[in-house]
Amino acid sequence: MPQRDTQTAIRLGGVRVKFDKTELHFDCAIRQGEIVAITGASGSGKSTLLNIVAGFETPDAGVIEILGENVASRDPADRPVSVIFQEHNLFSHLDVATNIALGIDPALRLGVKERGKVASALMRVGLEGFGKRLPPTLSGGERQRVALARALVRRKPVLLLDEPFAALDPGLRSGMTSLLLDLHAQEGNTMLVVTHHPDDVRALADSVIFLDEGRVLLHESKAQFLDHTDSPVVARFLGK
Ligand SMILES: Nc1ncnc2c1ncn2[C@@H]1O[C@H](COP(=O)(O)OP(=O)(O)OP(=O)(O)O)[C@@H](O)[C@H]1O
Repeated sequence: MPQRDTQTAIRLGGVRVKFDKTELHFDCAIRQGEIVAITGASGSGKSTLLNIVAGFETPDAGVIEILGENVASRDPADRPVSVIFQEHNLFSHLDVATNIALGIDPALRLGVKERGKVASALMRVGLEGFGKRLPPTLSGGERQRVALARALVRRKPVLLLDEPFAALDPGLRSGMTSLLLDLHAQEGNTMLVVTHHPDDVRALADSVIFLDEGRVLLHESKAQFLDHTDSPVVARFLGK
């Protein structure tokens, strides 16, 4: 029997997605516990890669393994991942506590223990006392913190974030970055962060997957990536 690779959190092997006008190919292996920035120009395939891991996009070919298990036939809800998008993460007619509780049980059968988990998640993201508020009454940064709290109570080993800071102003971006780094230090989970901002790469990432025209052009440490001089497309991205 082949050995199970305990160091690899996510492996995409020969993954191919064909759209009308373009075809994307992904091959990569992401180590457990890393924060990986998925970056590249607009249209390079960042969101598609994330959606394949999350299960929102079904590839035409290839293997998708999460923690050593082939998840290709699993629905998004059954994969060991949580997802945070740029916006629209919350149900606006449900209060903050209920939005978070949906991460524990979609049927909202909540006992004392579950309510305690919601309260503790709110505290961890700095939103103690916000449980009864409705999402439309919150700032963009507060809404993202609620989305993060819901991801926390799900306790999945992989957290996928698609442009999580895009709707936030610079002050809120840096607050959210610190929060993510704190939570990562506590949880040690694997995080994939889609971003087209070099500053997010600098602030957050351990390693970088740089996509170009639907393929993985580079997968290397942050230090190597930021030092890159021999690739015009990377130099352009970094503003060099
Ligand atoms: N559902 C779809 N149908 C057809 N083409 C698609 C679909 N989804 C993505 N594409 C195409 O696949 C390519 C990659 O798109 P994707 O959204 O993954 O890029 P991206 O790097 O996330 O871009 P951006 O930074 O602009 O969000 C683009 O050419 C896009 O037009």
